[in-house]
Amino acid sequence: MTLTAAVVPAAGRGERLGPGAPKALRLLGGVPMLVHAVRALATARSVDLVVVAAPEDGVGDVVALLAEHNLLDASPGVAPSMVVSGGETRQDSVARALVSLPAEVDVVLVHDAARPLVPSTLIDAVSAAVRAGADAVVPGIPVADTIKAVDADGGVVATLDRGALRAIQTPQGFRRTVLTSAHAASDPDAPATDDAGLVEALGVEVLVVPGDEEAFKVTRPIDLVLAEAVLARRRAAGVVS
Ligand SMILES: Nc1ccn([C@@H]2O[C@H](COP(=O)(O)OP(=O)(O)OP(=O)(O)O)[C@@H](O)[C@H]2O)c(=O)n1
Ligand SMILES: C[C@](O)(CO)[C@H](O)COP(=O)(O)O
Repeated sequence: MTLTAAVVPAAGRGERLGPGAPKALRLLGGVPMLVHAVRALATARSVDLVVVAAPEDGVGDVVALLAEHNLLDASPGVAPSMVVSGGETRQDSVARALVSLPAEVDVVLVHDAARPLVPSTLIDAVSAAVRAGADAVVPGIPVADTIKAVDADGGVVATLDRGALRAIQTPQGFRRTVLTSAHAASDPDAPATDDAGLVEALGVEVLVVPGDEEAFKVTRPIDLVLAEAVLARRRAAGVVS
């Protein structure tokens, strides 16, 4: 038997969002962002298990939260969840979740709790691309703005060809052995901002598949305003979230 696990790094503070609870626990439509993200993963057809990396002092609270929302134990159409303690960096949080995975897991998705509105179609598309043979798969969307490289003084060094650029989202999908090797080879003092970056450092090819605008990351206060609007539109359309 082979399984697909979704790892959810959720141990960040959310400094850029401003003061308050850890970002994953802040409310979106009255429900913590983490609950939205875990529900999307746990109800996706391709996911068999969800592992959340919670804030170190909040593991018990996250277990209780997932139980309250019927996301801890397996039920029809809902994969079970586990909670582990996260670390100092996102990379560390993912690494801690990886070591807790059961032996049967051969495909791993890594998905930010901070991307609560990820559509299930995107989750299943990334899983399918790994199952089809890719070692590493990331969703990406075209860049809307003109992108310039600047020097330390703010002077423009170059205007980049945005046609060749993609803004990379999660879930990112990997063959388990590839992701584990990439984390083992990584430098903890120079953490990567995404898991694919670690895989690229190994020289392994990473495939980009079309992302989804609704999989955006809640990073700054304006993102929360947008997330509330998207969620309200979904609820008005009768889409449960
Ligand atoms: N030590 C950390 C840091 C981040 N994350 C998670 O990684 C995801 C993406 O990180 P980001 O959006 O940058 O979250 P924060 O680190 O919380 O944000 P900030 O940099 O604004 O503090 C989030 O789901 C966050 O909870 C984590 O699990 N462990
Ligand atoms: C993993 C990620 O969401 C892909 O875009 C992103 O790199 C996380 O970066 P952050 O600086 O931790 O928000």
